[in-house]
Amino acid sequence: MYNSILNTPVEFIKGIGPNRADVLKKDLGLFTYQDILSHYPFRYIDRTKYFKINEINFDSQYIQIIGRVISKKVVGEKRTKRIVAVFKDDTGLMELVWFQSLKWVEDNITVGVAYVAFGKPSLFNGTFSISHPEMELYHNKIAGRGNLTLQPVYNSTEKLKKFTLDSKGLQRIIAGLLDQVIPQVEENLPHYILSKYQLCDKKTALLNIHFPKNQQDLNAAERRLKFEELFFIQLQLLHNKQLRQLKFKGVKFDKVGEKVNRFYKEFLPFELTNAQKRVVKEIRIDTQRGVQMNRLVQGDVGSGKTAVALMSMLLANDNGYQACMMAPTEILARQHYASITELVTDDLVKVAILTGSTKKKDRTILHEQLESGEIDVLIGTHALIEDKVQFKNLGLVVIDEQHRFGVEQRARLWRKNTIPPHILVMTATPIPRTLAMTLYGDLDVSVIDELPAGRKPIETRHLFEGQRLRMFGFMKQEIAKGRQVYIVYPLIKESEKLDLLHLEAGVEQLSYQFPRPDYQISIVHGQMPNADKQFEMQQFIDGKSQIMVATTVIEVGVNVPNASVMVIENAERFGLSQLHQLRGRVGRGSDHSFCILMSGNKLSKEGKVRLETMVRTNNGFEISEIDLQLRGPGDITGTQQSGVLDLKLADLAKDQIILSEARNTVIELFETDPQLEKQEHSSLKAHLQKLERGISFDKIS
Ligand SMILES: Nc1ncnc2c1ncn2[C@@H]1O[C@H](COP(=O)(O)OP(=O)(O)OP(=O)(O)O)[C@@H](O)[C@H]1O
Repeated sequence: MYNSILNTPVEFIKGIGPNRADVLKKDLGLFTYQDILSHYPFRYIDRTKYFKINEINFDSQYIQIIGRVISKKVVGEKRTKRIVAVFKDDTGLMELVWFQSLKWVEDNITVGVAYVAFGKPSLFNGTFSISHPEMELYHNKIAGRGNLTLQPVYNSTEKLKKFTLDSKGLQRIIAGLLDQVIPQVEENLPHYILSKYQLCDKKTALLNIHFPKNQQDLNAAERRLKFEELFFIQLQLLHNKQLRQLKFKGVKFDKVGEKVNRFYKEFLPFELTNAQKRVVKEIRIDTQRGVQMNRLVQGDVGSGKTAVALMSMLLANDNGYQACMMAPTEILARQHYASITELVTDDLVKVAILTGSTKKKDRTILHEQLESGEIDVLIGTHALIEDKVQFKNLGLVVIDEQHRFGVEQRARLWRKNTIPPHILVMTATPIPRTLAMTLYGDLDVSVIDELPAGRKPIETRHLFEGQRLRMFGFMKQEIAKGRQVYIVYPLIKESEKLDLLHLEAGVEQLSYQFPRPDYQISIVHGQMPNADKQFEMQQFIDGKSQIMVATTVIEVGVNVPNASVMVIENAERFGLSQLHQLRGRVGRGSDHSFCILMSGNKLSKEGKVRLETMVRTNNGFEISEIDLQLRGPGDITGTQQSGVLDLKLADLAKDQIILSEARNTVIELFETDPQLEKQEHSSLKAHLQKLERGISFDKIS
């Protein structure tokens, strides 16, 4: 991306010495000039604002005060030896204290002279004081010689180590480095892009992100560098997509045959929604082109993704190919298997399931049937990607919640056929648009933005502990109508024991409120043996129990259309998308359904927003955006492991517009100059070539 000077190792910085170079490398992860220059400040102190001494309080951060030193004396001995100066303005007195550099203070700080003192005040013996303030002659400041306006503050190393680098130390290093290298920094974005989006040039941006003269310059620098950051991510993603399309032919699904047609006419128990039809059509077009499909299907809970996946798999079968569907957990795989085998029969398509708990004997038979092509559709977990699992001719892979699968695992799937199979990725709940563009930017996206007709919106209420009896009363009413109820408890690893206690206490209270034989309660939690779990779930699915008490989303990942009430205990402890996913377990039939969020009285501000959002809307797309605003991308399930999100400056919650601009720019770029042959794109081309040399294709695919 840059010229070689920026790749110079940090030990070559003037005056840095081996110890400080070590701190930079080991503690801050900064190895080259480039790393240091993109170690951006995390905030700025406004050095244009002045405080009065009587305005100082316990919350005061770094501030500056104009005053006069009215006395100065050395106090204490040995290690406590220090110079204390009394500093005065027209509102009061405070102290300035130095434990080090005493000689410098003796020589340079003069009683009777006016200074600007800068630092963080603390209260000591009833007086506010600043230790080691930065001092500047008031006269100089006014004359404009000390022209700091917004002072950068950097993440720095801990104070305890022998060799440390504080923010000021870094500030000095960066200032020196900028002086040295700025003339040699090359622009890395084409000029027409800079002028189209009115972005400042690279040199100005680097200078102003570290040492802005005013807020306006800082904003411009930030905008330019955020754009650049997002632009290069998009460049790489869309380049990968382009490469893949050039490099890999896709198997061709030319025809819609008997299986799809029969399924549509004889088996499908409902009319597809327009959104489902549109997505099936998009998949059909994609798989006809002879290019490998890589498509993400985003749909809200209950929007009918299974039917879309199944039709795509039948399309593969119609063209002589097998298909497989991979789920992140055994329970989800079983659920998919159950819902698919409910929709089709063996004479239309042979469906099998393979998970970690498939017995060895069954496994051997399965392997043979897969290799002979007897099995059309295989559903399973990670067990599917084992090398022993060989297909006769795999044409389509559907990945449910792909972000839980590593890139390497995806690549292993690819190798199961000479021509890589088409890939359809499905998310369990929608993910925010900016996140989708960044995480899945190399995929095409389909959206199922419509729920099947006749669905009544789920009514959501938030109740406090004191309203529990009301909740029980409501449950009784619904059960009397023949409906079933879920009650979900949080189960968070750190407090697993306590959570289980809560669950047990809850069950005890429930058994008292809902006694046998009138009521049956099923209980499912993660620490039960698998067979017990299956049994309890089956009881609920068969309608033999009216209440299902469970711990996590996955454990209730069942489709029981007769369940119409979802009670979520300690709802404030769940994330928004998890709450939404849980709520999606009801409202799957035509009954009016309810979600009751139970919480304690004390709610954090964020917890309150989450619950209010749930009450206000059923729209998963809207909820995912709010989730992103609240938690940031790093905390959204599954994104943690993605290096793509190590953004230095851009914020996917706030910088939607810049991201769209960057993405559109790259799309246009590849449309007008697919091979990046134009002179103005030569540095971009070089950048991509450098990346390609460093990363094998399997890793980025
Ligand atoms: N077009 C449709 N008309 C009526 N019912 C439908 C339609 N499509 C799907 N369904 C039904 O809606 C329910 C939800 O479908 P499905 O399980 O595929 O949802 P999903 O998108 O996978 O959601 P989730 O992630 O919540 O499981 C199922 O009972 C399914 O039979």
